[in-house]
Amino acid sequence: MSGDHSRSLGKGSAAPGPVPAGLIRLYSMRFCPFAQRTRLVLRAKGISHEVININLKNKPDWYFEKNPSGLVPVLETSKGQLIWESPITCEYLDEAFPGKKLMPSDPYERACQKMLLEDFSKITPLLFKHVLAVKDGQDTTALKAEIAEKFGKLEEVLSKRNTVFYGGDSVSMVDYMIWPWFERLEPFQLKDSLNHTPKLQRWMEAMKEDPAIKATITDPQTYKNYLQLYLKNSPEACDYGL
Ligand SMILES: N[C@@H](CCC(=O)N[C@@H](CSCC(=O)c1ccc([N+](=O)[O-])cc1)C(=O)NCC(=O)O)C(=O)O
Repeated sequence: MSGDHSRSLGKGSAAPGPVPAGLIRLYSMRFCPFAQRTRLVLRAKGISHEVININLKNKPDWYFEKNPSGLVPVLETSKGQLIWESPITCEYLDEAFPGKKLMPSDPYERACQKMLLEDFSKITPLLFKHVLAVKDGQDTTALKAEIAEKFGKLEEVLSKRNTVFYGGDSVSMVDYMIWPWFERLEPFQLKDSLNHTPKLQRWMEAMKEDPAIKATITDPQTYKNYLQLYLKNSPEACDYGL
């Protein structure tokens, strides 16, 4: 019950016991872009962990004791400490575990990563809005233009830095924080929003070579099928394909 691809726990399931010493536990959902951030950092840093997937359309009552908002991702330590909100889980992992630091050590560079993430957090609701608009058969022309304009700003960041990645010439935290939505552009029917952003396209190609990305990537058709079920509130959505 504790792999990235394990069946989700739903209402009526027994609450898992304490986290074994030497491991950290992630409460996740296989297709969640926010939880993917945490999974990317766990992989990139080679942290020993277990994953418990939660059925977000039929949540177990005990899950609200892990996170009162009922959202994934949540980290649980062997001391029973609970950490939620995806950027906070990722920063916690980067600080608490040895190995490659994903956040830069320079305070200004750290601030830049956080500012970019703050800007990006205004884009994700637009992407979800687009999914819902397509589902409802609405005209998405204006929304698509708004999204393309925001991607244009992200393109400018890469142009100004003149680097392949957002923090320099190797992958760092902010790349992992924004990646899950780019991975989903095809199933979100937004692939053409990158038509005028060659540097973002190059960034995507470079990201696909990263081992943590390779380990967590979902093919577009699987994601599309999941999304159809999720948008119908199907309790089968989170276990699609298992
Ligand atoms: N700030 C938080 C946000 C976390 C969050 O919202 N998680 C979703 C899971 S992701 C839901 C999902 O995969 C999805 C996919 C597509 C669309 N859409 O296209 O419209 C919408 C959602 C959730 O648990 N949700 C559980 C709940 O809402 O009860 C953080 O940074 O940790």
